[in-house]
Amino acid sequence: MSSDELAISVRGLGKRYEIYERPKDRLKQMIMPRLQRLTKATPKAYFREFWALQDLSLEVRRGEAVGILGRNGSGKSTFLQLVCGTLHPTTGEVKASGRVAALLELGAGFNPEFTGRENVFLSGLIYGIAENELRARFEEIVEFAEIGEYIDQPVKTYSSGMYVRLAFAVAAFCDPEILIVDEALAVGDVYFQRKCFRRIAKLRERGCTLLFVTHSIDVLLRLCDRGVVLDHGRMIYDGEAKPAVAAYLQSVFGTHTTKPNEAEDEVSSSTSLEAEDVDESTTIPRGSNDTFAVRPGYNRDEVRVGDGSAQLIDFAFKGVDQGSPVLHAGERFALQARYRFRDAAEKLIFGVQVRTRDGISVYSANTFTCDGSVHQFDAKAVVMAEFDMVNTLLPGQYFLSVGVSRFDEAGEIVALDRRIDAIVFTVIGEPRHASGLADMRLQVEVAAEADVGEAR
Ligand SMILES: Nc1ncnc2c1ncn2[C@@H]1O[C@H](COP(=O)(O)OP(=O)(O)OP(=O)(O)O)[C@@H](O)[C@H]1O
Repeated sequence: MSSDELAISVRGLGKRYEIYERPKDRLKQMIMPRLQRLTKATPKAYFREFWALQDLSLEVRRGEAVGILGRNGSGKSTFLQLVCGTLHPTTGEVKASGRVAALLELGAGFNPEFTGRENVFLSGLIYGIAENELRARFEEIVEFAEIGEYIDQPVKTYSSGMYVRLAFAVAAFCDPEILIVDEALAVGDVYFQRKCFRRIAKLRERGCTLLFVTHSIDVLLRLCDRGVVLDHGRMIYDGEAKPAVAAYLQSVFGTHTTKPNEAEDEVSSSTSLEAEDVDESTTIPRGSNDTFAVRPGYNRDEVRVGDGSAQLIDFAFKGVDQGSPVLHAGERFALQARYRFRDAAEKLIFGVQVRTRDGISVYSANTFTCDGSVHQFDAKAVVMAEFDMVNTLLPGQYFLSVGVSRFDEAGEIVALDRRIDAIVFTVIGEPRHASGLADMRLQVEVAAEADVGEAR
């Protein structure tokens, strides 16, 4: 590739931090090397090295849209900051050719004491826009950001949404040749996000190069033709967007798979809430061990509540044999969950809930809301529930909560074991014909009414 075609070129890039366990170690590190030199003692380091990013090389062509994926702490922001020049590399080099506009994490960029107006001009000048050009674009920027009269207030008084709207508007209306966006857009509301995506699409039509960090697979597939996956500061994938998503999901969930026979164990008793035609090859292996936290799709950040008299010990999506749970929009699927009862219990209800990444409940139901039934099991029973559902979700990432509760004497619901947001799954589906959460299967008929014009 000729250098003219290249927007960004990165060679052997690395960023190392020195981590001090205690503040006094930092002080020792400043003083001791001198002392050690004087006394000819063997030098000693009082920190441990941490590589936030290591040995990264890649080239980005002009007009290309590259999405950066990776779990938390994998080095995504460090990489973007190195490309923008707000961080200095420990090793390697970055060459970016063209006007770079960057929308990094919230808080970076604007001076909080200055008004919105002052910050727009300041940022515009930093981006290299001529003063008269900036004045001409000012109204457009403010209108896009929907800031109104707040434009003359200090930005420290802005909500995070207002801040991001203005920062994006400045970056996008300064005709960047390279636009770098770090997760920031996730702060804005959905309406504004869509406006931003339309603006980004326009910039791309003009040949703007895009470097984009996101946790949203959906957004990545929509905006980017290429995906780079980072894991523990190293690049583990660079290529087409779809396989990049698979590599990312593998890096997030794939390390937790166990062989089915690892969970094999003598079963005290097993009662299936839905006993009919269970396909052994695609169901969770029999057993009474707690293997929940080693299943693909398990979310370590789950919240768990309950009185401990029963435990949710395993789960699987029936028939879904990928490393990480990927479900197809519009299709039926079944979640199997296994419970182990410490104590005998009655008036039991088994439930599931689906929530978005923002915590919005999309669906919540249980055996009682389904058909009014309650269950009863003996102490030491091992029970399997199969939740069969139609996936009417639109593509995206969702959290599943699963649990078992009971009605007490007063008719109140008491949680035995409720694992909130314990499972992460991805919904895929094409073509993308709608946006939002649920597929409401829109059908539209539009027809002209001949006499409307005459009646006016
Ligand atoms: N100034 C610093 N000193 C020490 N460690 C740092 C510093 N800045 C970042 N790190 C560490 O470097 C690693 C990579 O951080 P980075 O912010 O690039 O990750 P990320 O992939 O953007 O994460 P997230 O998705 O959570 O934003 C993390 O482990 C972070 O704690």
